Amino acid sequence: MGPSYTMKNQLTLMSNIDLLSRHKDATASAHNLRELEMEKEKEDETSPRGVLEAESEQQASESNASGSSSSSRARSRWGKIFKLWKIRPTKNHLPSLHTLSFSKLRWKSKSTKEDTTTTLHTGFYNFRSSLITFSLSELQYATNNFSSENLIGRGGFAEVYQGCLEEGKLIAVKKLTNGSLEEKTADFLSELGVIAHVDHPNTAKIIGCCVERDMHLLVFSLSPLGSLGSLIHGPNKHKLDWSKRYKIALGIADGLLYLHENCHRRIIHRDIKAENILLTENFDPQICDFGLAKWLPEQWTHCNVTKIGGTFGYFAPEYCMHGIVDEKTDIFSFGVLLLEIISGRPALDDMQKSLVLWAKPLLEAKNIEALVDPSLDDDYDKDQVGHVVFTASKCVDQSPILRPCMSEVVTLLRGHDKCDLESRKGQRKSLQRTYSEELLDAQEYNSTKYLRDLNRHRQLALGSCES
Ligand SMILES: Nc1ncnc2c1ncn2[C@@H]1O[C@H](COP(=O)(O)OP(=O)(O)OP(=O)(O)O)[C@@H](O)[C@H]1O
Repeated sequence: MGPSYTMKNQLTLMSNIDLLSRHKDATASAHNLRELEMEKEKEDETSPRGVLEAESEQQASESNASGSSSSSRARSRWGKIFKLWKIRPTKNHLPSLHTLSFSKLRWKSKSTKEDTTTTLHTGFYNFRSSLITFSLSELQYATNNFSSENLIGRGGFAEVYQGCLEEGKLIAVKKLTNGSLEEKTADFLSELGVIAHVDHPNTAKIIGCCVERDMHLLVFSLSPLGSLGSLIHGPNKHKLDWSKRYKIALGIADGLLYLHENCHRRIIHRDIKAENILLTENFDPQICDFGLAKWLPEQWTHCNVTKIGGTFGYFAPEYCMHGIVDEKTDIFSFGVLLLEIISGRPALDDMQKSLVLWAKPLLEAKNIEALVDPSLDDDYDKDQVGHVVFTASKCVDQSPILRPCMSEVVTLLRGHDKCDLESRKGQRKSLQRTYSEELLDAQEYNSTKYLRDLNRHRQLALGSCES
């Protein structure tokens, strides 16, 4: 098993508190939770899945116009994927795909109860035409038939295998393992629908995919060092000196800034954590695992989800409490990740104690020495650590309104704009977009309530593991 393999705290189980309480008799198994989620997905129109069909249509029309033969193989393979997908009995389970498939999308704002129609021009998507569709046999050959020696990672939904293509390129093949065929198809399309449109040095590089028989495979460039989580909490922790940690923090911030503010559309990742940060051989971080990512229409302040997906220890209070999703929920998770980078402690320790709750009093007391990972042996740049500590303390503010946005985070991490942010603090409430009253509640959301909700979610998920 490779260095990145870890199941500890991999509680990326979908818990659906509202639905479960309405289905009290249901066994809270992971499967049931996933089914309930699928049920709700019928109502959820923010899923990015349909973009793939839109793209398929776009590629077809481009193909007609250009008559180019060079990419026709790839296009026909895309066609095959959707043909394959369409003949499966999944229609009933994925109505949102049909809603999303065409050039017009109807976005229903749950916060304002207003309908807004957004036209999606087919040219809008900057889809990567270079995406390769592999045959199953190619990937079986590359991964030694998905042998256990090639297994380098396992999450809640997938196993990841190291492989080598014929031309010598090292790859990581993510094989979706969790759920029924319909669920795997849905997860596959969801992740592919986002990642195929993301292109930044600090996001994982997808090379291609494969759908054959009941296999759903996503193919990425291999990150030779595995995940930040496996490194910082594993035996090779000593490789992460302070300068590398600082570089990693800056890189993740750049990647998240891109997703939130500079990508074609606002992307909320929803599962920012150390295990979802891959490292290149130069310790450049790359955000991966877009399985839970959401696209947020420009005109929305936020969206509400009834299913809480993500990882314990990284949840923002308003997400836990009200299912509110926006950039600030990612920023809270990023703050937890910064605390992890500074302290070397996991987001939830063996006693299930939250890193945020451990760090809060130290942040308030500005006790930097107590926060810093003892394994760094005082060998760190005090100014840089100070910037990261300050940024982390802002990111994990209980109130989303008081958390900085990613462009502010990026400058704060470099030690700029600190005073600016402090002086604007008083004004922020009036300048900030107005949230519904749930967020006002969130401001009163204290550590005790946070802990209680966290425990509630954990119990449900653990219950589901055991059943
Ligand atoms: N390109 C890659 N190179 C090296 N290792 C990888 C790569 N992609 C994924 N991994 C490893 O596999 C693990 C699981 O991958 P991933 O997070 O995509 O799976 P998942 O089932 O979607 O996880 P989660 O439970 O967080 O949703 C990662 O934490 C990482 O250690």
